[in-house]
Amino acid sequence: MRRTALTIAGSDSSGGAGIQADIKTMMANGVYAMSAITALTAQNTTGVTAILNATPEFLGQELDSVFTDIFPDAVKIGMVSERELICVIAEKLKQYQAKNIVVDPVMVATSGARLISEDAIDTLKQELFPLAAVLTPNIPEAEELTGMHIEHADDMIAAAKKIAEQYHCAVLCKGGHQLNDANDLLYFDDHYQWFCGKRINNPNTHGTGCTLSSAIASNLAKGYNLETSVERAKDYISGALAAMLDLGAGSGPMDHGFAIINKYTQEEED
Ligand SMILES: Nc1ncnc2c1ncn2[C@@H]1O[C@H](COP(=O)(O)OP(=O)(O)O)[C@@H](O)[C@H]1O
Ligand SMILES: Cc1ncc(COP(=O)(O)O)c(N)n1
Repeated sequence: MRRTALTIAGSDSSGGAGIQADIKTMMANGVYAMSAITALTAQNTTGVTAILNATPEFLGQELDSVFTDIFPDAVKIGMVSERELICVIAEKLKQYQAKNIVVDPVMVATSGARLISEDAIDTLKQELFPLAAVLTPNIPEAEELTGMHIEHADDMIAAAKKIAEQYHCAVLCKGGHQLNDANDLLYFDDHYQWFCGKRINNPNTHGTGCTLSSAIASNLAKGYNLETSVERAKDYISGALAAMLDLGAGSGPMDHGFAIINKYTQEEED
């Protein structure tokens, strides 16, 4: 039977991050994708110009509609910028006993725009982190969550350990473009494991965080364990970056469809 995944995140009008990146990633990873939209953003590769949040009531209805019909095998949570929205998500995930929850603590877009209000960060920590199977902070997010300064690989281990112990969940601290090449650190069950990627010289990294967390959720939905899901997600994102799509004036999107070349796409490729 086809496995299913739900993304709870913001819409990116330019299609490279947020809900759009999540759905493309889930489809490319072979799972049926569903969405509950927390906010509309007017954005492109150069920045975010406007944000319109869903009301908590509407978000609750989106979640009810999904969970009472097609139960997701995994859930990915991305941009949620207000406390009331975070509370509704936590309430519904508990009510429906959602499983395989991946929380990407989205705070600032690659382009620099702030995507969560300051006062919502505490709610995120209190309400959503304890429900997560895995959290996927990048370095600035891990710094914000721990108050630590992360400069070296050892600091990534210490920060991930601190977050994991505090919220009783696994933590994937992403080295990404900021530090330690493309090497990500997974801290879980009192030990850690490095996932080393080959750094791809591509400036177009809009939506990398969204894409990685959705690929992890897709693989959890398919029944892989956490380590294998991270391994497969790294492999997918490396392929999407290596396809060297180059769109837009700023840091552009990746080629989420690189792996699904088929009879409908082949003819148009040249
Ligand atoms: N240039 C790159 N080459 C290969 N992998 C990369 C590159 N940049 C980011 N990644 C990988 O993409 C994933 C997302 O990381 P990151 O870009 O740090 O997320 P975010 O968008 O949250 O900042 C991680 O697995 C990271 O290692
Ligand atoms: C709606 C939305 N959600 C998340 C991001 C973060 O994107 P990135 O992965 O590039 O940091 C974004 N730019 N827009």
